[in-house]
Amino acid sequence: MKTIKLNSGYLMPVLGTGTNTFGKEGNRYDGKINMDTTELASSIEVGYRMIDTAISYRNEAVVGKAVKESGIDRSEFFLVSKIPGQPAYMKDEASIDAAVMASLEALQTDYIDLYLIHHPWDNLAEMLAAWKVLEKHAEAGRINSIGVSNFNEEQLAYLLDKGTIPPAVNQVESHPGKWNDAIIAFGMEQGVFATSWGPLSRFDDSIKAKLEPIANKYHKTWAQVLLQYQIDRDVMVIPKSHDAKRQAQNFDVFDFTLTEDEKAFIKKL
Ligand SMILES: NC(=O)C1=CN([C@@H]2O[C@H](COP(=O)(O)OP(=O)(O)OC[C@H]3O[C@@H](n4cnc5c(N)ncnc54)[C@H](OP(=O)(O)O)[C@@H]3O)[C@@H](O)[C@H]2O)C=CC1
Ligand SMILES: O=C(O)C(=O)[C@@H](O)[C@H](O)C(=O)CO
Repeated sequence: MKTIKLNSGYLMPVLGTGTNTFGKEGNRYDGKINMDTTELASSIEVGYRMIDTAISYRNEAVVGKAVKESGIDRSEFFLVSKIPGQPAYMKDEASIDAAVMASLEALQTDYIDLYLIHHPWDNLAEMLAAWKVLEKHAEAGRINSIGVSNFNEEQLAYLLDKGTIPPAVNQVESHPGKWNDAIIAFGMEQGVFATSWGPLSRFDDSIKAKLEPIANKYHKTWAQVLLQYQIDRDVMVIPKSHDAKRQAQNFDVFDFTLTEDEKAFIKKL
């Protein structure tokens, strides 16, 4: 698996699995948690080791259970979770401490590989205060790398300027309907790598047909072409599928490379 060296010094796999609907009734984001680890077990079986969860997905415990049930050593996994950028979680140091400890417990681990602030909020000074609490947990070894999600340039620049530990990752929406290239490039210039969320959805279906000629050339699918495109430009990806075959397909993206013309075509989609 290709890895990216984060500014924290840790290596992060470029490809992981999303989980926002896993372990829930009806495979729904708002479904009741059922602790079903089927989708995670098949992902781990395929080879995924980076797993993206969040407090707001309510399924950190499902991830922790699946990792434990796999019998694979914890050190082989790269677990990503997120604290909501909301006052209930971020109102003071004690709330943030409690959230970190609850994530550790749910994930059945004594460290989290990457912990993100899920969404920015308007008051940058308050956000910095929250960031400093995450820095404390990183310094204490409970979190290897700390990062952000859905941050714009101003918000990212503020933390880079005022924080002691720079954000290691900015997880942002990125797919042919919305590449978010400017914030991705800005982060990379500052040593902050991006993860693409929603890499296979949230864009117009007509784009898939436009990718077919490239996909056919490599005996791949439109989804595999999009994942390879992001990985090639060092953008990490966390596709999510409930289907074991599609999980395997999304993992099988390292045996072809796109030409410069093909990459230019995809960029313009
Ligand atoms: N930081 C943030 O604010 C956000 C983070 N995220 C994270 O990013 C992850 C990925 O985003 P997500 O919204 O789940 O969407 P994805 O872009 O991963 O797409 C998921 C959808 O695509 C389908 N799909 C998956 N693989 C294939 C394939 N090979 N061919 C055809 N269809 C496929 C899935 O259906 P099926 O299951 O039937 O295969 C599902 O409907 C989330 O799970 C979550 O972890 C998501 C949103 C916001
Ligand atoms: O915010 C996230 O991380 C999510 O996964 C959600 O945005 C989810 O994708 C959603 O659409 C909830 O309605």
